[in-house]
Amino acid sequence: MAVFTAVTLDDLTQWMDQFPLGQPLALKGIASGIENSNFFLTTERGEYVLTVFENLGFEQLPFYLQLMRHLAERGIPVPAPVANARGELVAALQGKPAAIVSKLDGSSQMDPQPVHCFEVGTMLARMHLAAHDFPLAQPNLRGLDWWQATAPRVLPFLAPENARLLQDEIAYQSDFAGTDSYAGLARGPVHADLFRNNVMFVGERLSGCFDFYFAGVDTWLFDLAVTVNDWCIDLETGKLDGPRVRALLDAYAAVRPFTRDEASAWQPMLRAAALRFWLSRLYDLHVPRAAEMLTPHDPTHFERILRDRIANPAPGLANHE
Ligand SMILES: Nc1ncnc2c1ncn2[C@@H]1O[C@H](COP(=O)(O)OP(=O)(O)O)[C@@H](O)[C@H]1O
Ligand SMILES: N[C@@H](CCOP(=O)(O)O)C(=O)O
Repeated sequence: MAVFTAVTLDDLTQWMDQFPLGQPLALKGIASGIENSNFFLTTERGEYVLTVFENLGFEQLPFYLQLMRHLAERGIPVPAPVANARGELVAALQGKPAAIVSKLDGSSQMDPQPVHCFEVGTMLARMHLAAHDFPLAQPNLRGLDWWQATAPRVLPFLAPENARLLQDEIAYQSDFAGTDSYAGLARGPVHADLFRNNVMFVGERLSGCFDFYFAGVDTWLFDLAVTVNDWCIDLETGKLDGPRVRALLDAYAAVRPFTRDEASAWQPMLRAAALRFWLSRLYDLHVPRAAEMLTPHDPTHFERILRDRIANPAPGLANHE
């Protein structure tokens, strides 16, 4: 049960006075999720999700919550944060930062077909365009600087062939990040973790996406590569599935056509997106932090994906301007 901070309906009675949502009527802990305490909250005004943040502090949260508000106001189906009477999106609950956001309909699609990938591609491109004028800036905190700083901390735990793979890939990505083609890539606020478990569907219609707590400013192509590396693969082998890749890329390009720089950066970017999650999973496994509540995911999944992206060219980006 992923509820680390116990909250009862009684605890909320006075606390909710600061929000324009009426009285709380029901509160139910959400079992899934691994980082925060999440609750379905029914109030006199409707259905919401209450999150008590276990790892993120008051100073970090405005970027994520303001971005969600910005996107929601532009019609992107993301949870809309509710402001309190002082206009704040984050309020202290039991000494921890907490937020109330609107509840999305639907459930995750863990066995996606091309039709679902098409929906995800459309939504991702719309989200990139809608976020372009978001005024706050925060870098992707799991970007190249983090990879370079973190690799030495996990290398001692790796078998020699994996240590070599990690070092070689960091060197390759450092060179890639210095190229003109990389410098020419469009960038802006990106989700950076748009995996299957962070998107909701009602039937074949995408009803929303959530979990913006890895969001930051990075290239749009990186976000696309992260998404393709999860939505369009065979989970056993990590290999890309052509029809799903085509569906997601075609849908994205129909909203925002790819540029020539993006077309030439696609293969290295798929490798970058695999490296990012291989490394974070290695780090969570081998260097657990104090008071850690995160259950480590299997790093070998992304090691397989990285090896595959190095060895086999992926379907390319078409429709570039
Ligand atoms: N706005 C929302 N609307 C509907 N369900 C949500 C919403 N936010 C979270 N959830 C549900 O809560 C679960 C846990 O959320 P998640 O953000 O993954 O938690 P964590 O940050 O702890 O990993 C999700 O799998 C989803 O079922
Ligand atoms: N998607 C990442 C981990 C982030 O977990 P989330 O449940 O918060 O999306 C991975 O698979 O390593």
